[in-house]
Amino acid sequence: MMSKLWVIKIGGNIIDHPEALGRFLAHFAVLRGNKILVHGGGKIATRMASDLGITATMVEGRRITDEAMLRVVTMVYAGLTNKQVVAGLQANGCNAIGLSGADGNTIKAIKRPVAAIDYGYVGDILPNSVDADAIGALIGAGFTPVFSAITHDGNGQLLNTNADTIASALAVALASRYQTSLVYCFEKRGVLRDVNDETSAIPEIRTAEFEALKTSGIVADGMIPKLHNAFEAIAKGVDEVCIGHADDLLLLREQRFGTRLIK
Ligand SMILES: Nc1ncnc2c1ncn2[C@@H]1O[C@H](COP(=O)(O)OP(=O)(O)O)[C@@H](O)[C@H]1O
Ligand SMILES: CC(=O)N[C@@H](CCC(=O)OP(=O)(O)O)C(=O)O
Repeated sequence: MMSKLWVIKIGGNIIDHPEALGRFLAHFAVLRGNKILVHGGGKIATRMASDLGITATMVEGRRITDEAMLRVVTMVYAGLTNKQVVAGLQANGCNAIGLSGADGNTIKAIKRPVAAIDYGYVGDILPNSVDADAIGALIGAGFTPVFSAITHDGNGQLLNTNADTIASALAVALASRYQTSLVYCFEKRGVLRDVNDETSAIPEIRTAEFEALKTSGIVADGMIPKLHNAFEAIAKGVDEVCIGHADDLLLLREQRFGTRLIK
């Protein structure tokens, strides 16, 4: 039997709140099974950029990343945020190791081609460019990889890559060797039928129901690309994707965590 792997992504609204983050890391540390944590930190990056006089621009949830912004996101995601998360996990007895996609050549991407919009140094992960052997070796040695939202192109160029997409690509690449669950943790109780009603989480969504949820407007904003990434992972072999509140992480053990997406 394959052993269990949790690929868990923590959202920007949790990363941004030290108390919420502390609670989450304590829960993450006690979750049994092999684990990978993925984080962004978009809100902190936007604030740091503003402090430096750099204006952030987002298009369809993706950050326009010019040279100056690339320096900021690299410092924030792969630097400050990644090391704070790793230290927080160490404090909870979890032997975390912080990585960008450049470290160990674990995730390669290509700079998004300039089309109607020039996203700048934003990277799209190529199929088969996640090194499952290298990541599996770290897990096998007892480390818990913690990935930031930074990748590279193999030619020395760092790239900014959406953290939800990184989590999805990692889960897909590792699904052939572990029984893999992809988990998106954020500040809401799941995919909500009414975004203002925390008791309205939809327990289960099938791939075929996604379009109708978009059309009806139940799923909007950042939830659209998140669900797109989620269903893509399922189409490519990941068993299940769960979406829910960071505080509820340990409910995964009883299958009572937020919303479950299945084929
Ligand atoms: N039906 C829905 N249920 C929950 N959240 C929704 C829904 N529709 C839209 N959203 C919005 O999507 C956001 C999550 O997307 P995003 O901010 O990209 O996630 P993350 O915090 O993981 O980076 C929520 O903060 C919420 O405002
Ligand atoms: C290309 C792109 O948009 N990258 C994201 C990476 C960070 C991220 O995904 O952070 P959250 O999970 O906190 O949103 C960004 O810079 O905002």
